[in-house]
Amino acid sequence: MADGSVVPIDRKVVRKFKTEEDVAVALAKYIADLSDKFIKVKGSFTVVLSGGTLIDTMRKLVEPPYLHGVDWTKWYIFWVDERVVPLDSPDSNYKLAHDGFLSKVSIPSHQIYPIHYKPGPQGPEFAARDYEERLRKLVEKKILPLSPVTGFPIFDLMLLGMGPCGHVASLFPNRSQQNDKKDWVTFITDSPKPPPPRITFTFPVINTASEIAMVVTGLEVSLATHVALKSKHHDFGLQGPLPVQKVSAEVLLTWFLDENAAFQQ
Ligand SMILES: O=C1O[C@H](COP(=O)(O)O)[C@@H](O)[C@H](O)[C@H]1O
Repeated sequence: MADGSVVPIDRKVVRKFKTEEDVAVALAKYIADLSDKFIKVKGSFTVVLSGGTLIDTMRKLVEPPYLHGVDWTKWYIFWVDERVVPLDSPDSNYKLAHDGFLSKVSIPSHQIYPIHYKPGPQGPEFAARDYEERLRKLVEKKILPLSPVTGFPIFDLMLLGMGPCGHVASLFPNRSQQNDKKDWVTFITDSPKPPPPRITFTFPVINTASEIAMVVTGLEVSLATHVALKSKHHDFGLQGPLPVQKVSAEVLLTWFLDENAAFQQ
């Protein structure tokens, strides 16, 4: 199946498309529809971005009809992870999103919440604590609600990518951050993917999101995709269980795959 048809499996749907371009078209409509829905229901739309290939796959959202059809003034933007680099570094997830998305739409700047890192003795732990405190203040201001079920903040939509090792955000196989059940935001100093120091949301926060899109394209992620979607018990040589296998959403997790990523399905 390569037409984006939906295969529902218990709060998870897998949408397969022929090409990456088809994924980009469907992703833009999915995001715009959720924006309309959440703004109608609660007056705002809180969106968490990743780095990597996601921002390019979001490219259709900054084209007609969405460019002028989406109510950008009601959007609030957050990051699921950030590399510990200056915000203007080519490695920065903020810069990636700024250049490819945020600079093209009219989201008020005070509604954009990058993860701040200032070089110096305080290090990534300080940046993680700082982001968590800023999120807690947004809970106090009622911009973010707290889940009565999990006690973690609820974001409307989280847009995730996945690396070939099955990592999501900066939660990697064989790293303890993927088991953190207490913090909202944590840090890693030995990420296997460079740069090594990073800040990241923890799984309890990711999994409290209402909607999650797992946007996965390209042949190099096909094995991890196969492990995540077909097998609970086998890791086929990857170091399992993979972080991506721990992702779930409160309402719905939607996988967007192109034919290459879905190759081993
Ligand atoms: O390092 C990262 O990798 C993941 C996956 O990136 P992709 O290029 O394979 O799509 C990304 O989601 C994360 O935000 C980023 O920091």
